[in-house]
Amino acid sequence: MPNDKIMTIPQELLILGAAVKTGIVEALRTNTTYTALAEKLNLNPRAVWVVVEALAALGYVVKEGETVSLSAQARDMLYNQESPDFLGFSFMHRYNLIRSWVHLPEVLVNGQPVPRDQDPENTRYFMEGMGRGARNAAPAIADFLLGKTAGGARVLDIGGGPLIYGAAFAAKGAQVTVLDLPPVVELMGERAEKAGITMISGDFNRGLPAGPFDLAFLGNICHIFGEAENAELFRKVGQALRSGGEIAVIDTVRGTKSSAAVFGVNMLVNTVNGGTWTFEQYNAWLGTAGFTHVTLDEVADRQVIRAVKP
Ligand SMILES: C[S@@+](CC[C@H](N)C(=O)[O-])C[C@H]1O[C@@H](n2cnc3c(N)ncnc32)[C@H](O)[C@@H]1O
Repeated sequence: MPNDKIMTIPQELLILGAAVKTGIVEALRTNTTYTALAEKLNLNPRAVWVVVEALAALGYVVKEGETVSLSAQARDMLYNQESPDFLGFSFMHRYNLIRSWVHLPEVLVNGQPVPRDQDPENTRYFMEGMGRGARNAAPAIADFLLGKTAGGARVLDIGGGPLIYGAAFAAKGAQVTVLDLPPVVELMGERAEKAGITMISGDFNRGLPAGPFDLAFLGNICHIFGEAENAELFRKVGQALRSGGEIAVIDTVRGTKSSAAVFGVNMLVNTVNGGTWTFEQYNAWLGTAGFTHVTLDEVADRQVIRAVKP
């Protein structure tokens, strides 16, 4: 519906995001000055002054004469994991999304995703962003999929790098194996070990751990690729499950809510052939892979498709 929201610019996110990207936020962890910041980071002095003044007005920076540094609230929000106000850098995933979305006109012409910004920090931002999104829903999803008696269930979490769902399964007594891409495993491996989760580095389009598993969990991965890849992934999942085992997919199902069509645009600008898929498409892939008893439920505001390997 047309409304005034389209007039809103997320100014705070854009200012803070740019300050993170250019190193200003990190440099402000210790006392510094506008001039020293511009010199150290090779930035334009006028631009640094304007942006740091805005950060101060927004409460991220404190000033004492010429000296500037991060405020106590900003330190808690960004760096202090013990603080109830801790957010980490999960907002940087949103910031990166905006940077791709503004290229939608070009994508409409060439049909290609926006080239990725190769900043190595982006893996961390993506994990933190995904983790934040999953935190509230994960325990309810784990309850729903594993019931009250998960003790020892062998769960394969495909693309489970942020470890939030994996940790919720493990908390119910499951033996969890997470498969994700090498940079993600490098970043999250130590945390997985501490949580008693086995983390395997690999590409789910090439192969899955042998199993057999009782449950294969596909959290928000089917929107990354196209129909052929998903059909093939479901076939591989079928091979990795024991007879009677379950596949569970969390994704936004096209045709059931308007947000699925809008999220399709996110996948258009960020992937080669990803998108949001209809329940009929999931049903077809599952059927071809030999699954039966396909269901669609809504749990903790997430759509969950489940099916059984006979
Ligand atoms: C959108 S995130 C979803 C994370 C988590 N499952 C959740 O639901 O919150 C997609 C995850 O899949 C991983 N991934 C993407 N392509 C992959 C591939 N080809 N093989 C293995 N993991 C992949 C990403 O690194 C990321 O951790």
